[in-house]
Amino acid sequence: MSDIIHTDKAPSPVGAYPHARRVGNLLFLSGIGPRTPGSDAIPGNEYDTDGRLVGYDIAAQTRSVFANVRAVLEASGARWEDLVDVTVYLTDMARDFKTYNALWAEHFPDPATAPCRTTLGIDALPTPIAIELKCIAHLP
Ligand SMILES: N/C(=C\C=C\C(=O)O)C(=O)O
Repeated sequence: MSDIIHTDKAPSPVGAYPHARRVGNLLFLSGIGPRTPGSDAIPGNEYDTDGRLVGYDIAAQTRSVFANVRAVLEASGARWEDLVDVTVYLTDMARDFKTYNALWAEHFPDPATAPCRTTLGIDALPTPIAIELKCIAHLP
């Protein structure tokens, strides 16, 4: 048995999958990016008049994706503190790791209680975003 979670407080999934799925005390979140709920806007991104990406702000995107993860956790009855494992995908490790890593430390100030983390550099993500998070939480 599992519970399926969808919420309008987080950006809509881009395919046929839920925001999260609870199995017992474990909560599995689908990969989620920094799109703004209710719109296609991606914080920090700038496009030219032809719709081409001309710039972005990784700090804004990182803050946004953390907010989206928090929204899915809350919709699932979980808290930020319940995160136990996070996989982070970056499309430009060399450019973005330092900024994202500093913001991670702000959101998880104590390594003793922070979730496990794995950061991977990849070529592309399904939407024009620079960061995506895949999370697992353990509910008390
Ligand atoms: N999780 C997936 C995409 C998420 C994109 C986004 O939130 O911007 C997927 O395609 O599996």
